[in-house]
Amino acid sequence: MGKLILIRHGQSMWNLKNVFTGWVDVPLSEQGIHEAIQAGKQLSEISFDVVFTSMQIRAAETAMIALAQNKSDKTPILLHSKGQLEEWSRIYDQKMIDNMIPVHHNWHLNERYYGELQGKNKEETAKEFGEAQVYQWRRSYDIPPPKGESLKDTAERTIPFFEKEVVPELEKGKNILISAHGNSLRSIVMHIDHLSKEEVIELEIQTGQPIIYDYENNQLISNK
Ligand SMILES: O=C(O)[C@@H](CO)OP(=O)(O)O
Repeated sequence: MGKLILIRHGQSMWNLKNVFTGWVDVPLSEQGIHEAIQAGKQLSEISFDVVFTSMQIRAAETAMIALAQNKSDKTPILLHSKGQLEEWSRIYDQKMIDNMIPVHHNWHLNERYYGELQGKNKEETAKEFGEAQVYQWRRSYDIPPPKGESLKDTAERTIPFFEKEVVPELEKGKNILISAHGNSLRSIVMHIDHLSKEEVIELEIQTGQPIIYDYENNQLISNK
């Protein structure tokens, strides 16, 4: 039986400043680094076989910091998945292959693209456009923020990626870690837990707190 662990990156510099981030590539804050260390300690007994992160530094940092706490002796190695970069990061040495945890980073797991809200303070935006409007942009399923992605648009890239790249690894009994973002993970949890458009509005994913599933009989079961 394999496990699937989802983790939203630790607090970022812009989470701290309460600014819409989306595809802006900001790093973790000091608190975010501590959250990643704590999460890694919580997960330290799980021997991961494959790790997926978005292309964004806050998710990659979280995965690598958490894995540094892991008790398995394996070394996480970040691999690219496209063109020349893939070629350059490919590993040929069998000893290294046996001892590594491949860490794949892929843009399909990136945070929802927040369009014109990126870089704006969340509280000031609510004052400018009204709380109800901003809440809809942030948490509704199919209302996109101006020139950005709705959760539905985000799901159109995260779910095919999840089904094609992650599920086959679970079927092989592997332990998988996905390090991603508040909204890219909301779309994945919605899919796994069969949440409705209405239920997903309430779904909040906290920074640096692992969500654990067991993969049994071709199903993902929440492990509370
Ligand atoms: O700014 C963002 O990219 C996200 C996650 O921090 O915002 P929200 O709080 O609306 O999910």
